[in-house]
Amino acid sequence: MSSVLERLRGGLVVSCQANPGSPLRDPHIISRLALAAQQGGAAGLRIQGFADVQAVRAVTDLPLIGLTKTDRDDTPVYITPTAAEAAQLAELGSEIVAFDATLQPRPESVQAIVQAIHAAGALAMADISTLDEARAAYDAGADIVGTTLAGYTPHSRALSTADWPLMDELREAGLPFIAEGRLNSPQDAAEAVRRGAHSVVVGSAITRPDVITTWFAGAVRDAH
Ligand SMILES: CC(=O)N[C@H](C=O)[C@@H](O)[C@H](O)[C@H](O)COP(=O)(O)O
Repeated sequence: MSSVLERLRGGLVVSCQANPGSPLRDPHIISRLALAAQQGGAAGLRIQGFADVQAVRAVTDLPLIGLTKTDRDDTPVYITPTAAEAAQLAELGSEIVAFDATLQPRPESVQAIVQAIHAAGALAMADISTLDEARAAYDAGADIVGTTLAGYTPHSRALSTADWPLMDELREAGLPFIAEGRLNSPQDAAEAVRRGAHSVVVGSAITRPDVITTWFAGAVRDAH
């Protein structure tokens, strides 16, 4: 396994993202969130968009997983849908580029995106939603898969928790994976490691105060 993946092994990757409309949607703010995550012990960072990758790259040497989110009319695939975006993320300093490797209608093949990432000197993290997609991504040359899109495709399990069964399937199949998606507590993150995750990505529970507030506000409301 590559040295960057070795650096992440057994560690926590913090996803620092703010959607359009969020008051945190500013590359400078994202870079401060990233530094706070670093101070707290993050082994790596997952960052969305060229401007945010640039801003975070300027302040830290931690390994970066870069991605874009691009809504297109012609495909449900939105995480780094093209080789050109993937290559640019690598050129801006992402050691790892994450992209959608789900089996859905897509503008460019998984293989083409993996090749572009490798040609730009980065590693390819295939965001998948099922075991079959993980197998296909490894066949296409991906360096690691992430459970990122489990629950976000029509054909994957719709769960309100992390997709523990998918993690079990990946472990039993001997396929290394990064656990990501709805890991909303330290206990969830630890459980992912126990289920065999190479490393663990947490986003909302650490860096989305708007989302976290809805959890608390709902609990307070329901307690009446
Ligand atoms: C499905 C999708 O678009 N996931 C995105 C991928 O980068 C992010 O919006 C998530 O925050 C990230 O995967 C971390 O997950 P969580 O925020 O649940 O810890």
